[in-house]
Amino acid sequence: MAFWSGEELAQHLPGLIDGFNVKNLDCASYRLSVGDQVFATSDKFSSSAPSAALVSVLKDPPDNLLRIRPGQFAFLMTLESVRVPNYALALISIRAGYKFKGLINVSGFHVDPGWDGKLLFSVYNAGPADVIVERGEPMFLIVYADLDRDSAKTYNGASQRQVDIKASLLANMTEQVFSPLMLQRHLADLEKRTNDFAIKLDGTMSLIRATLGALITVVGLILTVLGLFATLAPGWFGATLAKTLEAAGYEIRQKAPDSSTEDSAKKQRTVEELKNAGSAPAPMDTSTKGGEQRKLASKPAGEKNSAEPTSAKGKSHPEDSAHKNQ
Ligand SMILES: Nc1ccn([C@H]2C[C@H](O)[C@@H](COP(=O)(O)OP(=O)(O)OP(=O)(O)O)O2)c(=O)n1
Repeated sequence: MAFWSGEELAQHLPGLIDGFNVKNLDCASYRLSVGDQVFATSDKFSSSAPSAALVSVLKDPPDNLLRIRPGQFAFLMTLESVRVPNYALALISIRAGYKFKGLINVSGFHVDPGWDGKLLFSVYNAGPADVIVERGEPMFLIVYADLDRDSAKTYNGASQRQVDIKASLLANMTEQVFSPLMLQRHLADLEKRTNDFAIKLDGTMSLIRATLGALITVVGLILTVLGLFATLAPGWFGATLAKTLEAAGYEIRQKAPDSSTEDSAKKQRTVEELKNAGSAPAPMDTSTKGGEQRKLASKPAGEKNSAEPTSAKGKSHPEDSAHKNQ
C-alpha cells in the first residue's frame, strides 16, 4: 500500500473529485471545501415549530457564514462529491489551521473503497472562541492510498451518493447544549449578580443602621428633655401632657378621692377646729372662790353651760346660798 503523491493525485483526482481544482492540491493531499449544507447546535433553545429549518443552507455573501460557538457541535458537508476506486482507500482530516482554533474532527477518518458522494464532517469546538466557517472555504484534507489488491467488497451503505444532511442525523441535536463555556458564563453571571446583590444589601444595611442610630438618639434626646421638664416644672409638664392627650382625642378625668382619705381629712379638720376653739380666751368664772379661773368648753349657741353661774352680776342663787351656809 502506498500513499498517492501530488503527481498521482493530479493525475487521478480530476476523474474522482467533482469540480477538481489544481489550486487545491497540497503536497500529497487535496483540500476539500465547505459546501452549502451545514448545521450547528446552540446554547439557546431552538424553535420546535415543524416548519423551522434545522439545516442552514449557506449562500452567497453575506449568508455564507456559519458560527460554531465554543462547546458546540456542527455538521459540515463538503462542496465536492468524492469517489474512491475499489483499488484504493481515502483518509480525511481537517486542516491544521482550524485544529489550532480548537476545532476537533469527531467523525471517522476513512472513506471506503467504492464510496461515491459528498463527505460529512462532524466537528466540535473545544476552543475558547467562536469558529466561523465560510462556504467554499478549503477546510478539509483528503489523501488516497493504494490497496494491495482490488477490494472485493465496496461501500454500498445508506450514505452512498449523499448530497445533503439527513434529518435523521439531527435527532436530539436541536436541543439546548450546555457547553462548558456556556456554564462558565452562567456561573460568572451568577457570581456577578450575587456580588451586586451583596453590595446593595451592604448599602441597605448601613442605611438601616444609620437610620436606627439616629432614631434612637432622637428618641433618647426627647425622653431626656421630657424628664427634665417633668422634674423641673411638673405642673406645666402635667398640663401640657393633658392638653396633648386631649388634642390626640383622649379624655382626661380626675381621679375620685379615696373615701378613707376623705374621712381622715374630715377627722383632721375637726381636731383642728377643736384645737382652735380651745386656744380662744375662756370667760372668767367669777363665782369660784379666790377668783380661780376656769376654762369653759365651747357649746353650741343657745345651750347653757351647767358650770355657768345663773347671774353674772353677783346675784346669788338659792342653791348657792345653801352651799355657803353649810
Ligand atoms: N466524516 C466522514 C466519514 C465517513 N464518511 C463516509 C465515508 C465512509 O465510507 C462512509 C461509511 O463510513 P463508516 O463505515 O465509517 O461508517 P458507518 O459504517 O457507520 O456507515 P454506514 O452505515 O453508511 O456504512 O461514510 C463520511 O461521509 N464522512
